[in-house]
Amino acid sequence: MWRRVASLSSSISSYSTSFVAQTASRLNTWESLTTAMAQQAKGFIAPKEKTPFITFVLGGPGSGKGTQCVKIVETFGFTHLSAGDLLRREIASDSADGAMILNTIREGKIVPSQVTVRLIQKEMESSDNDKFIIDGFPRTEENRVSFEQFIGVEPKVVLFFDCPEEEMVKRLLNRNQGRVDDNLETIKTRLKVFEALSLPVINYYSQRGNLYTIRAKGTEDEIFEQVLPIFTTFDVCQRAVE
Ligand SMILES: Nc1ncnc2c1ncn2[C@@H]1O[C@H](COP(=O)(O)OP(=O)(O)O)[C@@H](O)[C@H]1O
Ligand SMILES: O=c1ccn([C@@H]2O[C@H](COP(=O)(O)OP(=O)(O)O)[C@@H](O)[C@H]2O)c(=O)[nH]1
Ligand SMILES: [Mg+2]
Repeated sequence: MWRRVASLSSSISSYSTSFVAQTASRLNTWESLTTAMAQQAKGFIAPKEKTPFITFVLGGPGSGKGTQCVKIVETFGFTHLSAGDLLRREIASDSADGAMILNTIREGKIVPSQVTVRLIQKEMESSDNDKFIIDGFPRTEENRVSFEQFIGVEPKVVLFFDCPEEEMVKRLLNRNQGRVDDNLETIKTRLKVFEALSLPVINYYSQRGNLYTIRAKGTEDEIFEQVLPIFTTFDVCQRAVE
């Protein structure tokens, strides 16, 4: 099970197997090493079991993120965390943030990072899995930085489903899931928000070298053919089902 110590400063990695080594190498003194070990012994730092393998799935509204996530989960055994679904669950559960989240989604805008990150963190902490596919997040640079601060793990893979706008609009208008944001007016805002706020996140990962761009027009199977080889190169992503 993945756990993090909420009281730790954001500048300290939440993964304590590397905490001692990182602290020692950063400060490079024997004293700092023994202090870190003493803190760990006193229980200030939870033992890190394994750094989770995180995949972010990005792309415009209707680009097919959720559809492909289902296939990735079936094939590689990830736990699927859809940020949009977690937010919709908050609305349905009548939580204190529910009304604010509903209004934000209805307008096609972005829910404050601390709300979304808290929901993702809760799911990760209560899971026994160490492979997570986080769908539709981070949608802004602020989301990205907030995840880094609170979760403290870099994604190994960032998928970008690159889909022409007219195709995305057509799919959303045919989605028929009764969503408050699948109407032409909100879709226009979502597309603008994607371009203004989400593309910078995609550019960031492109520069870091862990972005994989998928041509997201075609049949679901054709698209998954592009996704498959990305994961098979990682040892931890051996196929769950052959
Ligand atoms: N390759 C595809 N071709 C046509 N329609 C698709 C394809 N992939 C998904 N869809 C449909 O498009 C809609 C949006 O897909 P979804 O996976 O929900 O996208 P996103 O999560 O990016 O908004 C859904 O109704 C889905 O069934
Ligand atoms: O990290 C997130 C994910 C989603 N949303 C909100 O939830 C809506 C629906 O997101 P979802 O990922 O379900 O939409 P999709 O892109 O899959 O159509 C978005 O337009 C945003 O208003 C958000 O604010 N932050
Ligand atoms: Mg989706």
